[in-house]
Amino acid sequence: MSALLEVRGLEVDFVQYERGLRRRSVPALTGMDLTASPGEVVALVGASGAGKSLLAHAVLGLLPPNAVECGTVTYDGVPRDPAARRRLAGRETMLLPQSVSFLDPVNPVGRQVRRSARLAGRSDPRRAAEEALAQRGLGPEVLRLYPHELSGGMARRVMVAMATLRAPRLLLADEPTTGLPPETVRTTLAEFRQLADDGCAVVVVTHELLAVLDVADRVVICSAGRTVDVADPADFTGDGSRLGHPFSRALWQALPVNGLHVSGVS
Ligand SMILES: Nc1ncnc2c1ncn2[C@@H]1O[C@H](COP(=O)(O)OP(=O)(O)OP(=O)(O)O)[C@@H](O)[C@H]1O
Ligand code: NI
Repeated sequence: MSALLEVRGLEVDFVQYERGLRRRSVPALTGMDLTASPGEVVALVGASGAGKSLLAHAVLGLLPPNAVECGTVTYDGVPRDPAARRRLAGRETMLLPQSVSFLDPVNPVGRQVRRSARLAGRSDPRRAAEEALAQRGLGPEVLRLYPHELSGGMARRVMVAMATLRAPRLLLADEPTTGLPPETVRTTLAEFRQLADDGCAVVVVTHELLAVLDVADRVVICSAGRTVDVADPADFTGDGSRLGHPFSRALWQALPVNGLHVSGVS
């Protein structure tokens, strides 16, 4: 199947002003490639600060105004500039953000989940909201709480519920399982697998390399602002010698199950 999303050589610089209004450009992404097709779960992994969240925001046209990008982002066969990507965001394409601060602090959870249900076209948003939370082990009392009254894991589950009320064509889930217990990590990832099986293109940014291998079709590895490798999940095995790039091997060997050899992974 042809790719729904194709990112080629994406570079992002941030323009910053120093004292005396001297302008300088700070490179953040220096060459990111990412492809996702309908029916696929693509895992995007790399060390902290590698540029995973920036890539996800860039794809949806959500970078701050001082960001300058070059490279190409093709969606549905058409190259799209950031403004065109922004117009698709929340409609055909969706971001499940990394930070739980994306929840509106002054509105109770219920109002926010019901709003997502309405946008998703659910005929009974109240019921859809209750069901979406119940599916993630959250009772109806959670609907009355404000975001600051939730634990990190509860907030994460509320955000997953909101993002999956409607099946987008492209979902970028940025660290969707942070703070969740292992069983919930597995069920959440299985939910993304199901979305993909139903025809969505899913990109999951994660540090849970081991868990995501069970659901991913491909693993894109990035380091210091660039894509360095694209691996088959089956290649993450044994001593990692089937992995083509030293950074991919280091990432694999750094897992606790592999004895935590942390050299090369910062
Ligand atoms: N608005 C911004 N202005 C300047 N630099 C930024 C901005 N946002 C991100 N960066 C820089 O871009 C780099 C990549 O950040 P990003 O958040 O994409 O990393 P990440 O791979 O998602 O890390 P993590 O796994 O910790 O979430 C970092 O060096 C960060 O400091
Ligand atoms: Ni991030």
